[in-house]
Amino acid sequence: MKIVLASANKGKIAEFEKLMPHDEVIAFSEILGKIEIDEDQDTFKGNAIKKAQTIYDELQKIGQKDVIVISDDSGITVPALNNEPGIYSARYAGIGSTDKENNEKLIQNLNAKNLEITPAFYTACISIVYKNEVYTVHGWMYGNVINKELGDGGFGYDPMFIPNGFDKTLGELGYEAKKGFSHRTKALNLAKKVLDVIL
Ligand SMILES: O=P(O)(O)OP(=O)(O)OP(=O)(O)OC[C@H]1O[C@@H](n2cnc3c(O)ncnc32)[C@H](O)[C@@H]1O
Ligand SMILES: [Mg+2]
Repeated sequence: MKIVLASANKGKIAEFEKLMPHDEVIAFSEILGKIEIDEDQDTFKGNAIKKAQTIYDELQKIGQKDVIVISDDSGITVPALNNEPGIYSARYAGIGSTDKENNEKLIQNLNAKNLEITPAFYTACISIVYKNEVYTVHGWMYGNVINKELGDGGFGYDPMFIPNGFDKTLGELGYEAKKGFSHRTKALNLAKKVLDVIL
């Protein structure tokens, strides 16, 4: 089954490819080139739907009618920092900032509150658009963030995140461990159930 991913994040795309080994997963940019989508909604769900619907509509315009589009809007929430960065995770250090810059900003804000370690969780909302119908599912991963980066596995905030039940960051644990229990894995398992019903 051919699935178009409405994401430009290389880390996410790599995870989706590993989580869906039996499907043909293509990043939208391979078909449509560069498209900037303004993620101006106030929830993960709103932004996930906007991304999937935008790419679906663009594919309809070029005659690719029978496609499944999947998007992922995700981020990390730190209750001790008033739930920052949350839906602003990708632009925590400003629009266009790199993972490194976002991590530095999170470290600064943890240090400003003398927090070496504090609870945090990741959210992923996956939206599916197929035959002009929209579906959404969510997954979460709970743990703690620390005020430094350890390991270079994963992407984004992974070097700062210690999942519950472990004493190492996702950066140190690597993808094989993360795959077992991540917010994206959980959301995608639900998304697969939706696909089983609608296809
Ligand atoms: O919108 P797309 O094109 O999918 O790519 P993006 O990187 O902008 O994605 P989001 O808008 O969903 O923002 C998600 C942010 O949260 C971070 N993030 C999400 N899932 C993560 C994960 O599994 N591990 C580490 N960081 C993650 C990621 O690095 C981004 O900074
Ligand atoms: Mg984004």
